[in-house]
Parts: sequence; C-alpha cells; structure tokens
Amino acid sequence: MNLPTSATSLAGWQHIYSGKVRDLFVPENGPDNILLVVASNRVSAFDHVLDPAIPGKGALLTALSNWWFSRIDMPNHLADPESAPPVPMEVSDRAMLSRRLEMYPVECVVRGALTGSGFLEYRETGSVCGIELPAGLEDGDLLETPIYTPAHKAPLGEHDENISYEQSVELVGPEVAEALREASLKIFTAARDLAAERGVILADTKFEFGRDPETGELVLADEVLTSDSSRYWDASVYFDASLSRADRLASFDKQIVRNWLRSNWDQQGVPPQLPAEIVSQTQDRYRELFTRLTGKNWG
Ligand SMILES: C[C@H](c1ccccc1)n1cc(-c2ncnc(N)c2C#N)cn1
Repeated sequence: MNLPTSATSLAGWQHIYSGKVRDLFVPENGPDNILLVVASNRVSAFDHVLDPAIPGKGALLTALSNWWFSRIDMPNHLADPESAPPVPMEVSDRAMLSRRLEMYPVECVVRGALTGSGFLEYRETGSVCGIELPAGLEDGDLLETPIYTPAHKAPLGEHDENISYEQSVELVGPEVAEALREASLKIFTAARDLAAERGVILADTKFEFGRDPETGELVLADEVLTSDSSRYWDASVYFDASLSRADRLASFDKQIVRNWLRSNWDQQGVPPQLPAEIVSQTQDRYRELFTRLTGKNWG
C-alpha cells in the first residue's frame, strides 16, 4: 500500500533539505551525483507559507520550468531518468530529476523593471548593486536595458543580500562571475522577448548555476523562469493608466492571494486560511500564466 507522502518522506529517497516551497532529496542507495527537486503545492506570500496549499501548483511550475529549459540554449542540470532510481509516482509530475552540481553561491538576478529590493536600494542610493540608474525612476518602471544584480544566498527564511558585480567576482572568481552575468542576461533577454510576444512582462528573475564536477562546464540549475523565481506582470494591466500603481504591478499568480490577505489580515502573527474561492482563482491564474507563455492548455 502506498502511504501518503508527507513533504519529506519518499520511498527510496533521503530528504536532505526543505525550502519554503520545494524539497530536496538524494537517492537512499546512490548514485551520489543525482538530486531530486520536488516542488510542493505550497505558496508563500509576505514571507509566510500559506494554508491551504494550491492544488496543482507544483506540477504546473515544474512543467513551466521544463518548458523553459527546453528553449534555453545552454547545458542544464536535468538528469537522464535511466541514470537514477525511479521517481515515485506520487511526486512524478512535480519532481525534477537533476545532476548534482557544485552550486555557485550567487543568486543571479536580472531585472528588466525596477521593483522589490532593487527599487528600495535605488530609492536609498540611486543605484542597484553598484549600477547607477537615471534619477526619477518610480516603482515598477521598465528599465531601458536589463541589469544584472546578483545577490548572496541567505540562510532559509532570510532575504538574500544584494551584492555588486565586483563582490560576485570575490565569491566565484573573474571568469565564472563574467560567465554567470553573460548567461543570465542572455537568457533573461530571450525570455523577456518571448513573454512580451504573449502579452506578459517578465519584470525580473533569479537564476542559479552550478559547475558539473564531471565536465567542469557551467550548468543552469534549480527552477527556471517560474512565477516563484520571477515576477510576471500582465502587460494589458501594466499599461492601463487608469489603474493604481499597486494594481498595475500585480503579480500574475499571487495578486489574488495578496489582495485577499491585505483585506483579511493585519500582517501580525500567522496568516488566516485562504478561502476555497481564493484557492480556485489562484489555480486559474497559474493555469492562465502557463497557457499564455507556452501556448498550451494545462492539464
Ligand atoms: C536552491 C535550490 C533548492 C531547491 C529545493 C529546495 C531548496 C533549495 N537548490 C538547488 C540545489 C542543487 N544542488 C546541487 N545540484 C543541483 N542540480 C541543485 C539544483 N537545482 C541546492 N539548492
């Protein structure tokens, strides 16, 4: 009898780490160059993991990641299923079988718009990660050209720390730092243009890269261009001047949840349970984002 899988128990696999919305496993009996990244249905907002989870979210974002990996012209960490133990059925649609890499300690953030921590730093200093920007920019303004604004990974639950390109050189050396910046900007620009053709603004995203210990090559890892690692906006909403700035910068997938929480929670203590209708509307938004970007119906 298949016991229900809790977030961290998976037959044949050893749980090694949990993020807010994903869990990492390694094969119980090897090989040691394989990793299983399992996307949960958990959704986080305002630095809290919310209850209940959004059914189908993990599978949809895994499918979106795989769709982008197949369109990005660079080595990625996806592993050949023949090279690993079987992925348990209960997570197969939301699991990413990956080659274990030597991960670089740099969050490779690219911004095509100024918002979030980038806007806060700009408002204080007129720059982001040491990159001077024109005066007078407002939250959510599109940038003339995308900027590479790396961050140093923080412990779970803390915010990553924006660093300068020069600091990234100190972390990984000049050759790798340049390769990370070049790859991040190239992938972002192509993805931004593809999304724009489909009426979606890719405002920013975070890539993670590693070194393949067997080949030494630079490999794109983690999830890629999902709405958990990126900010996506609906272009028709963004350019609607009749809307407030907050509404124009509505995150494609989480705005319904955020708006409900703003009206039903004082942001003190644990957030209230999401009503079924909010869960359902959020499921619809994830499906809509998937369909807009990939041109495929979900499910
Ligand atoms: C940030 C992310 C994470 C995922 C899931 C849950 C919490 C964190 N993570 C990915 C690796 C990683 N390590 C070695 N090889 C790899 N191919 C990968 C990947 N992907 C380590 N951490």
